[in-house]
Amino acid sequence: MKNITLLGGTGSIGQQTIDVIKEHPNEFQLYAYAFGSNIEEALPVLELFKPSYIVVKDREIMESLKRKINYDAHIHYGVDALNEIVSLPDVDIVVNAVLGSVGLQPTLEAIRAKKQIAFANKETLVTAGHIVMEEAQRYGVELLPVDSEHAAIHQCLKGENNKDLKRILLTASGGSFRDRTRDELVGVTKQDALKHPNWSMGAKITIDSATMMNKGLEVIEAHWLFGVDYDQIDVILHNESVIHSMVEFVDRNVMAQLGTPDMRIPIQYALAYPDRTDFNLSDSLDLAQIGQLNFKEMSFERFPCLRMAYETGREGGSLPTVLNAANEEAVSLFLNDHITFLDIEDLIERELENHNKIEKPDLETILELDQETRQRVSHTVLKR
Ligand SMILES: NC(=O)C1=CN([C@@H]2O[C@H](COP(=O)(O)OP(=O)(O)OC[C@H]3O[C@@H](n4cnc5c(N)ncnc54)[C@H](OP(=O)(O)O)[C@@H]3O)[C@@H](O)[C@H]2O)C=CC1
Ligand SMILES: CC(=O)[C@@H](O)[C@H](O)COP(=O)(O)O
Ligand SMILES: [Mn+2]
Repeated sequence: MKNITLLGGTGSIGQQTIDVIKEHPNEFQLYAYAFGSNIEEALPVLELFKPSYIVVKDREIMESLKRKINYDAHIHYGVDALNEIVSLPDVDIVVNAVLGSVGLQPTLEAIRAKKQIAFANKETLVTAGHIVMEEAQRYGVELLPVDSEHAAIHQCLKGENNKDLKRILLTASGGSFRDRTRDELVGVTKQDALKHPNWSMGAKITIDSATMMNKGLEVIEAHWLFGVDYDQIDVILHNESVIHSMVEFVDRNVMAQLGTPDMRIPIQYALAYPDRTDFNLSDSLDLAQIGQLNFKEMSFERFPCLRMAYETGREGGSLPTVLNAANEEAVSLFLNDHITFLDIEDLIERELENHNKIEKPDLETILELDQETRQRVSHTVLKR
């Protein structure tokens, strides 16, 4: 029986993690549970599993939850409390499914406590990859990818020698607007942007997928997780999201990992690792029914967010922190109807252009820069 701390329990990945835990009551137990503010979503889970520790975003939510909960639990709020529940002695696995760079400090704490980490929270690696990977190496902890592409690569690389890897091929669905030209993006609505062709996900990542920033973040995530140069990471458009990613070796053998687009599969892979366990939540992949798989070359002109991510990843230093923070803020402004879809990329580009790179930012610098960038982006928009 493995005790799990779940960060981001009320979100898309969080809820699907709960599905996997429910399906394997003799293997996994929910020990600690963190979420932001969605008490309605959290309550049935809390009543069912009665986790001993609960963490929420702020004091107000904590007080409100305390009035509604019907069993004894330690209930706290804020980042310090997240740091505590990832490092409790009885915890075996930490699932980091929180949204955004708020996941950075708990990731570092989970590493220092040498926990098994099922890692979905890509913004953390984008904003501070050098710090996270340095700590992971120091403590001998592997981040087990939940992101479908990285879970695919992780499986393709199993038992292989890293020196034999030629390149990684990340697949991209193209997102909600994949059949539109750039001119046709003028005036697109939030409702349309939120219609991902293949995956049901949280709002922020669905918008990232439509701008192609999601793939940009994933390029940087792959760079850090697998220790590969940016020149060794390619992105290819693949309509069906059935091939989750591929790797090519120096001898031109290519390995691909396939599966139905169901995030519970990579979540369970990371929870059960290094074992595998039965999965009965969805049907087997039926290639005959799918019929054909389609591929197309990626275009940096059509998707400038991907170009910006490669550029900032290559330049490194503090630029990825700015890229991530500007993107998080811009997407939030778009989701709250303050800006248009195309404003997202303009705001990010502007922040990157105006930033004076800091070579190897420490944690404190990153946390400050993250806040400053968010404030500048929202100020730029809200004052106009
Ligand atoms: N959804 C997917 O299929 C995939 C997601 N990912 C990555 O996984 C991560 C989560 O994505 P997703 O599940 O879609 O996101 P959601 O928006 O659906 O969920 C985010 C979760 O984080 C919680 N949260 C937000 N802020 C805080 C905070 N300050 N303190 C504690 N909890 C907080 C939210 O709580 P609440 O809602 O209660 O406020 C919610 O539980 C992202 O990094 C994303 O890129 C990667 C691959 C696929
Ligand atoms: C499910 C998952 O891992 C997402 O990151 C997904 O990859 C989004 O799809 P695209 O970014 O390819 O549109
Ligand atoms: Mn992904």
